[in-house]
Amino acid sequence: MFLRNSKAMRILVCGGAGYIGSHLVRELSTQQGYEIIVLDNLSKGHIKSIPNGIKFEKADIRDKKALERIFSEYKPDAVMHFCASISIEESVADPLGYYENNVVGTIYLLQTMKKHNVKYFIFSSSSAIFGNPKEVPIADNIQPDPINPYGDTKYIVEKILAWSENAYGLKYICLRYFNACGAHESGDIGEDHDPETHLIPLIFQAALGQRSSISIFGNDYDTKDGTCVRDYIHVTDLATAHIKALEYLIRENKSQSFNLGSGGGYTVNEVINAVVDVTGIQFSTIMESRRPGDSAVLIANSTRAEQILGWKRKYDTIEDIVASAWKYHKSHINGYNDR
Ligand SMILES: O=c1ccn([C@@H]2O[C@H](COP(=O)(O)OP(=O)(O)O[C@H]3O[C@H](CO)[C@H](O)[C@H](O)[C@H]3O)[C@@H](O)[C@H]2O)c(=O)[nH]1
Repeated sequence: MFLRNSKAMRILVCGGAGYIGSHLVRELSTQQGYEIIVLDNLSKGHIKSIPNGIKFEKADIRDKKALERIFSEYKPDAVMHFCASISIEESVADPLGYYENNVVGTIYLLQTMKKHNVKYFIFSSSSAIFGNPKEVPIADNIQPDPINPYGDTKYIVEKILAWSENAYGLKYICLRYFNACGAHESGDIGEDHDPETHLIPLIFQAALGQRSSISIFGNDYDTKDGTCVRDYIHVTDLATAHIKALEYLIRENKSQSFNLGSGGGYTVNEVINAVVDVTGIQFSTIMESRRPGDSAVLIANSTRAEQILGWKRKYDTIEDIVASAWKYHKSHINGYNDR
């Protein structure tokens, strides 16, 4: 709990109506000492994911005038920045759009923070900055080497943050998410992208008969069954990491970057099997060629986040994660259109 001059800390959550942002908003709204303002352009986010009583501003971070107005009105103490275009495949097809939204938009946000003397920034970075790492699990200090424009946009912002600390005294934490998944324990907020490109929601669509099958993108990788390995980390665990990161930043005033995962990996086939086990539903799979821009294996070493932030995961197995996601999907067959 943080009180400044007996007032709650004001946190501007950019992208707070998106998948990960909305889970952060839900967790933060249960804590005392914070006032939350959500900024989202609703291009991908869902207004229905925002709890009642939370201030909401529909705005785009590329709109400098809107940023100026919002910072003047709310005078935030810290910014959490979840806004981004997030599809690796789309980023390969449209790099300019990705650099504009993810890099230029973030520069405008940082410029507005600087003008209004807002010092604390928590950034949604990604395992995609590591490309094809030489060794896994990936420690925080491994040199980034992205292999697609999406990952590159995240790495560029990490470098901009380091130079901004040097020049302006910005204090930041980069949280490199591995594969976010799962849903809030209540089952009333969850993962709903349009179009959906993420593995677990797509498998549920196959299980629910909304698509005829699930495609497996490549079985010729150097992994135990030839399909890609990812580190699946529950979205609520990611949310709590943000709160720990903010507490740390204010307490220690020290910029840091952390990899956030579970320390273990699952192949695409293993995730599909977990969905079959949890739902009890059989469905078809189709073997396809590799998807452009995919890394073979991405697994985090999150030890520093645990030790330095005091971060603890609640969800450890793919079955528990899939079960929490299933609770949302089976009650929201059409995602947020169902409520
Ligand atoms: O229909 C599908 C969809 C995905 N996959 C495979 O499943 C794995 C996971 O794919 P996702 O699209 O769910 O996730 P990514 O690992 O590609 O991307 C995730 O992690 C990235 C970092 O690596 C970014 O942060 C991104 O936003 C986030 O979704 C990949 O091996 C992918 O090839 C399939 O086989 N079939």
